[in-house]
Amino acid sequence: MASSRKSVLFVCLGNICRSPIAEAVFTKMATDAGVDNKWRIDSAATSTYEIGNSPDHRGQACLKKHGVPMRHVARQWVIDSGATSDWNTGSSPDDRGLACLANHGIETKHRARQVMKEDFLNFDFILCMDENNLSDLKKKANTVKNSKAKIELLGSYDPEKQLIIKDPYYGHEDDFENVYEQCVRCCKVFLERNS
Ligand SMILES: N#Cc1ccccc1-c1cc(NCCCN2CCCCC2)c2ccccc2n1
Repeated sequence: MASSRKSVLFVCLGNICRSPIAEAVFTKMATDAGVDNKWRIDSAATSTYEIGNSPDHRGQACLKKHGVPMRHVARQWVIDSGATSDWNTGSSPDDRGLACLANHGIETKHRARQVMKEDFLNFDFILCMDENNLSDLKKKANTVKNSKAKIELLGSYDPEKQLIIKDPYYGHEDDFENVYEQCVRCCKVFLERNS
């Protein structure tokens, strides 16, 4: 079924720090603008470092401080699901199921996943954080025929021209705050240009 929605995949190295923040910030902006139903929004990693893990707690704390919801599950319970086959190991839940749950107001948990070849066919935009992400993505895109995704640095939308969104993994609270502020500036311009 052809989707009239636009689609954006935010990408970083591990999909637990920068790209879940960008995904959450853009989702809130699209929701506040009343256009969230016009977008498919997701995030992924270039590496396998953190597949299946929840977003970094420092990023979760940063978003909570700014009142930005994030797709993660409460820590009190360990609730999980699995498959009898390995067909879709590492993939996200099916888009149609996610849409059904969203229609019923049921939030889904974000868990880190790696960028797949299908992503280059399914997403209009793949926005990443630094030069390593960009070169990794372009290498992978070259192995895919008919890749439609526009692969760009999220920072290329920054009115303050901070092109690179640095990896805060070994950083502290203020590094996550800087990632957040950069994502807000860039996602605002990206949404304006694609609304
Ligand atoms: N690599 C690097 C690196 C370089 C500079 C600054 C940050 C990082 C860095 C390191 C991480 N995990 C530690 C190393 C992981 N192991 C590396 C060798 C293979 C087995 C896995 C991260 C995990 C999640 C998100 C971002 C991360 N970023």
